[in-house]
Amino acid sequence: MILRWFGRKKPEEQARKDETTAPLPEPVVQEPIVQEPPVPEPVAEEPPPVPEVVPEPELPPPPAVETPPPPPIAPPSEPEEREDTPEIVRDDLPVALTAEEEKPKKGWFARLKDGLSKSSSKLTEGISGIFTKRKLDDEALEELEELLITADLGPTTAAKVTAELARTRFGKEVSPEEVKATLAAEVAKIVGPVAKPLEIDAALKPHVILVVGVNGTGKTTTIGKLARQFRAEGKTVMLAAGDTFRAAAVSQLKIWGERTGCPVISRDTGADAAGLAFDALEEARRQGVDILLIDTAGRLQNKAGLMEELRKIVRVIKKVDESAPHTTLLTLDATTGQNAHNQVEVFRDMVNVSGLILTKLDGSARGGVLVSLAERFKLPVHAIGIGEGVYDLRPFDADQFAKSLMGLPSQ
Ligand SMILES: Nc1nc2c(ncn2[C@@H]2O[C@H](COP(=O)(O)OP(=O)(O)OP(=O)(O)O)[C@@H](O)[C@H]2O)c(=O)[nH]1
Repeated sequence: MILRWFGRKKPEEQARKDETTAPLPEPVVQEPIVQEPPVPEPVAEEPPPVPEVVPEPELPPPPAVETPPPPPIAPPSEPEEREDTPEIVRDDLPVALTAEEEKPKKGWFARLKDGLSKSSSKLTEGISGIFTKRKLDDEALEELEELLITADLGPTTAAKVTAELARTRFGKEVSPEEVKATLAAEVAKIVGPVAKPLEIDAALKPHVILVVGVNGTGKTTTIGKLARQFRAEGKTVMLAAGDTFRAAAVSQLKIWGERTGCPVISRDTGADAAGLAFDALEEARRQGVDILLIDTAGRLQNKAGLMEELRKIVRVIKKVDESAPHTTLLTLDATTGQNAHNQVEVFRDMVNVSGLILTKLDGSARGGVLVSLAERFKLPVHAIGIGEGVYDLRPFDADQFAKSLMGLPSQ
């Protein structure tokens, strides 16, 4: 900053000197010809006082620049268009996890199965309706394919799964249990390759995770849940309230920060989100934090504006760390069904989405959408959310999911 300030001042001083020296030769030439002493004299006399006055008005600014305590580790780069005054709210890094929410009594698989019960009952009831005492013929296969499509598994997946069933059982009498087991195995095959846990690079300080997604899809809640998990693993975490558009989003993240014992970097509503992300990353670096989670706005109503904002965030944080963000998570609300496909397309155009988190699989009758997403986009599904609580997020397990979706027991 100081360098920049002085860098700016020097050309001005130089310019002044140039100005003062430039007019000198003219009066010297004019004097003898015109013979009017009063005219050239004031011009020739001006130069001496000017250099004395110049440094004085320019000196006061530097202390103003030096007053905020700039971190010494920071690289020389700076964010663009920093028109707003940064007002960082942060606490000291807490040592221990402060969330003391009661852990759910039921195991994860039981809760996943409960959560997916709306999706699975739609499928299992349909399967029982089609296959009770019936041979696997073309008509049955067609009905099954239709059922799978309406359960959001998508036409490609539905065709693939029914074809597999036909290959092994065509013309035979099949029980609903057999059909469910075959479908679960096929679904697990499709989603297996995308079930990849979120990996944190411990060498990065911090590993930067940018969380994007449409408003209400669960970005902030997911950040809170992830923060708890990381803290429980002994990692230090910082949160950045990048949805500067909505005051409620900022305060919600602050609450998650308190619950999980993570400092939150925020600014006033309407502040520049990219500037905030820049400050947060510099601060996280300075403190040697393991993970920085950046929340963002998700106003799809203004797609062009949102795209510009997200791209700017990415551009600006790259000025601090060329390799950041190291992970870009897209949260998708499972209750929106096929709409999730459009959201993947839109956000992939805006930022380099590296993985998905499916939220609200509890209570959704459209959990099958995860299968069609896996089939179509092949993007890693890092975790799934099955509730609003801090413990309601888990790495995505293909086999557990497939069985729960078909209402089958875990073994
Ligand atoms: N049932 C259920 N609710 C969830 C889940 N994840 C988030 N929610 C709820 O969904 C609502 C929206 O979640 P947020 O985290 O605020 O979503 P957001 O994307 O940050 O939305 P904005 O703050 O509007 O940008 C909240 O009421 C959450 O409690 C989930 O896995 N299951």
